Amino acid sequence: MKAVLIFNPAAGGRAERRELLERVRGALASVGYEGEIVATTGPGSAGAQVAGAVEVGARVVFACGGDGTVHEVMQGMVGTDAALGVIPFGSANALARDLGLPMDPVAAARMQGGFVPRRVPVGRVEIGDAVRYFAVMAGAGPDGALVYKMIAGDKRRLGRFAYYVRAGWMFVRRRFREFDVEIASGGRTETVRAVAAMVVRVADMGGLFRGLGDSVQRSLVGRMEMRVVIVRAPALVSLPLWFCTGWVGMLGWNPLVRVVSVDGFRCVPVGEARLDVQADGEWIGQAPVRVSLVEDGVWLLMPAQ
Ligand SMILES: Nc1ncnc2c1ncn2[C@@H]1O[C@H](COP(=O)(O)OP(=O)(O)OP(=O)(O)O)[C@@H](O)[C@H]1O
Repeated sequence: MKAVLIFNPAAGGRAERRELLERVRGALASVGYEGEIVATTGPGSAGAQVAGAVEVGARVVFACGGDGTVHEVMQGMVGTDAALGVIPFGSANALARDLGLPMDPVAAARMQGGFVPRRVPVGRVEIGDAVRYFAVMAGAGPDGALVYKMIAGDKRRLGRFAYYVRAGWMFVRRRFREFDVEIASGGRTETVRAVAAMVVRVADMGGLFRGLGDSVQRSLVGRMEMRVVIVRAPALVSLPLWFCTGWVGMLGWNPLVRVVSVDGFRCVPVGEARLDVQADGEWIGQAPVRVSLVEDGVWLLMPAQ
């Protein structure tokens, strides 16, 4: 089957990555995918490159990177009948973990032989007229600000550790502003004031951030279900408490955190305050933002069971 392996040439370890990509291509060929390796040409280029490859006959697109690469690839795949495969080359790889893939890219490529395409819902974020889709997470507040402040060079050198350092630094330096979250659920609407609102679709974000999802800690990838974690003020108490109670699986016990099943929600800044938005760890703009779920999102290569 005709496939494309897309990767970010600006991501770390360039020479080794090329060599590893060739081995991944070999492993994919051994399980039936004849792949061409394609480098992204710049930030945000993957969506259009992928859409072009699908138009000329690629049936499967393997995103060879982390969640940010999956995110960019997915932008060109929603609504097409080509399938998205994930080969973990990033530092977090939350979606790859959720799919039960090993973190060794060659082993992950071999495992694709036992995977089948399933049409799964994806998240949708709208800022003004701009629409972005997400697979793993989206949020407004400190997560958006963290991603906005991340410096590419730090990320390349320090990987995940850079996020922890930035998050700690941001926490001591920043005054977190409150904003309104307008929740729509089962035909009812409600507005709550919050310092963070975040949707997580995987069971485990991995590393120190593993508790940021909801208390159920199960994967929603493949399910037409969306849960938003809403964190109330005061941020200096509620944000560390969110982190800690999430870590020990007791988010439900945290009085400053609410986890709500929603059809969709909107985050609206109060007054002139800046409110950053992220999707899959990519900064995508400033609120007001609307988040919802698209039922027929993408065909995703998933375990057959
Ligand atoms: N050719 C390119 N040149 C420069 N930047 C690029 C290129 N292709 C993609 N990018 C940008 O790189 C970022 C993704 O970086 P990277 O590949 O390190 O993330 P990732 O896939 O999420 O992996 P990790 O889990 O390590 O963060 C995106 O913001 C994207 O726009």
